[in-house]
Amino acid sequence: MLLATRFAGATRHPSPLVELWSMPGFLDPGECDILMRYIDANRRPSQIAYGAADARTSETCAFDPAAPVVQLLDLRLSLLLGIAPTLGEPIQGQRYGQGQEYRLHHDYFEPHHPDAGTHASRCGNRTWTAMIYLNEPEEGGETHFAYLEEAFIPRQGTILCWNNIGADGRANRYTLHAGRPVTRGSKYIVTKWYRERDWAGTSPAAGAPRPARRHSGKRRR
Ligand SMILES: O=C(O)CCC(=O)C(=O)O
Ligand SMILES: [Fe+2]
Repeated sequence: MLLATRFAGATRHPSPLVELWSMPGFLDPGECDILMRYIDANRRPSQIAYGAADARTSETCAFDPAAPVVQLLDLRLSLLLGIAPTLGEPIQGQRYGQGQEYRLHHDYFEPHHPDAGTHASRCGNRTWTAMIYLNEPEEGGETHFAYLEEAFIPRQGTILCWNNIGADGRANRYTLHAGRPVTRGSKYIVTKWYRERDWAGTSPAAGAPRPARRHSGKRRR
């Protein structure tokens, strides 16, 4: 049943290089406002898993996984993507102020990077990314996929989902993308990354360390 409704209402990008789906109106403006207020109350400078420290200059907010609005969002994302919530890293919010950006990067951990073991050994690599635009900057802030020659303009409530793993089961380098600099205004997004195995730990990109847990079918918070 989940599979029958997977990506219902979403549009697949025509490029065969990356499995990428988009859907306007995934969140309504009221829901976006609640999440933006939450981000504003909790944001701090972003960290990234590895790479140049200035690759991402936005601010990050780790959402409380126990908050009802966050749990509901988690379930809605799982239903859209057809992925069990247990595979997801905690939802994050980001705010880019004027001039801030996230330079070209992959969301997966590079297989040959010396840190790949640390980030991927327990929960596996990142598989899907789900990203929702909560507002519309006055200028800039597009999500640019270099190999797809596609730059998505932030539209409030629109979700983008892409598979970081290719049809061959390996990290797909064609997912290379950037959050272009916001040149006027600010940009708020929500990001969710899924793993190959149940999420059970910490991610530097996710901020707050989380205790390991055994798979029990129940979320321990
Ligand atoms: O801000 C964007 O448009 C892209 C964000 C992104 O790539 C990420 O959070 O991994
Ligand atoms: Fe990314």
